Amino acid sequence: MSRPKVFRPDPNDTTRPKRGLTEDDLASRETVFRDDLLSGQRILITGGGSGMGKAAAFLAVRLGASVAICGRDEEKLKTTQAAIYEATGTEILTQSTNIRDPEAVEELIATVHDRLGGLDTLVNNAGGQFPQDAIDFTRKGWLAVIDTNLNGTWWMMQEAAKRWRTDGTPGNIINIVANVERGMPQAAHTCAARAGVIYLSKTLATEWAPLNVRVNCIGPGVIETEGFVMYPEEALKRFHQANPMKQRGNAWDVAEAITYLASPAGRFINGDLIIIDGGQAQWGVVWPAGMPDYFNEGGAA
Ligand SMILES: CCCCCCC/C=C/C(=O)SCCNC(=O)CCNC(=O)[C@H](O)C(C)(C)COP(=O)(O)OP(=O)(O)OC[C@H]1O[C@@H](n2cnc3c(N)ncnc32)[C@H](O)[C@@H]1OP(=O)(O)O
Ligand SMILES: NC(=O)C1=CN([C@@H]2O[C@H](COP(=O)(O)OP(=O)(O)OC[C@H]3O[C@@H](n4cnc5c(N)ncnc54)[C@H](OP(=O)(O)O)[C@@H]3O)[C@@H](O)[C@H]2O)C=CC1
Repeated sequence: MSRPKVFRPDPNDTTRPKRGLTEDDLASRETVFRDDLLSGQRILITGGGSGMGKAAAFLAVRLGASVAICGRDEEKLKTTQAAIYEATGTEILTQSTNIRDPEAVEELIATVHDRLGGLDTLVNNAGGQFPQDAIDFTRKGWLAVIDTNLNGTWWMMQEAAKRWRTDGTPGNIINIVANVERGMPQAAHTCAARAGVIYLSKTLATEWAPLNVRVNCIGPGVIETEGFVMYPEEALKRFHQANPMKQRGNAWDVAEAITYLASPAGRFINGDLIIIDGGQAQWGVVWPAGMPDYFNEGGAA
């Protein structure tokens, strides 16, 4: 089987289906949680303009939280802000921020404290990667993925925690990572970065417990979102076969887990990793850029 060395999605390709939950879904989908569960909470969600971050923002607002979102693309943030306002009558805070830039992160945390009066929960969801055999990674590509997923997440965690320490207030960090326990061929850069975040989180769960700051991770498996555009259609046809349920998850599955950890139900959960993958960890691999013949020969999944 010949596999292209690089898959670069064409942003102007209108032939590909639009994936992920619609704004109508996010506004009306049933939730197991009570209406005022997050009332009074101030929640910052990075990458909240799309996918799981957007779903988490919708749900948090529906449950009474004050929400701020960031991402690089201002237009995406404004569209989400308008959709949430239309659905709920609540205005969320948006600030265009590249999490790779520690000074921009400092400004973001300051704005959230000024405008929302503080911060209770930080959801580090911004991130991503491209599918490629590791041997072909360019230096710039490797650095882009590490800088976004590991360094960017760290700048956010450290800045939030510094404010919590100064103010003497409790904090809660939820890091969205990936399901990396067995590695993930063609996503070695993200596996390295996400493993870093998982063990950073486990360490800080102890180091920051005296500050009354909890730190946990959520590891999604294959969750159908707008982000699927990063992968070739051929790969997307196989993704769901990597778990024994043979399904894709959706952004609501992750949004509800985030809500659980943000709510009082998560009070005693610290330093943990919650995997939401339909059992993929015990089952298969996704090969997002295409499986090499070597592995196909034995009829592997
Ligand atoms: C878990 C992984 C695989 C299993 C799939 C399971 C299901 C899906 C999981 C998901 O995570 S879906 C969510 C996906 N969403 C995203 O990934 C969105 C965010 N991603 C990005 O913005 C980029 O991918 C990025 C590289 C993380 C961000 O970097 P930056 O904005 O700096 O990107 P660029 O300037 O475009 O690129 C920098 C550099 O990186 C290399 N590169 C970028 N894209 C590709 C590609 N498609 N293939 C190969 N290499 C790529 C390249 O060296 C770029 O430099 P230039 O060549 O452009 O100079
Ligand atoms: N969908 C899946 O199956 C899986 C997803 N994940 C991870 O879950 C998270 C959410 O993904 P998902 O919702 O699917 O995909 P999306 O692509 O929709 O979400 C990624 C978000 O991150 C933001 N982002 C990316 N880079 C930066 C940056 N440097 N600074 C600030 N914001 C940034 C993007 O906004 P903008 O472009 O405006 O910057 C975007 O809103 C990501 O970390 C993803 O890698 C992990 C495992 C599986």
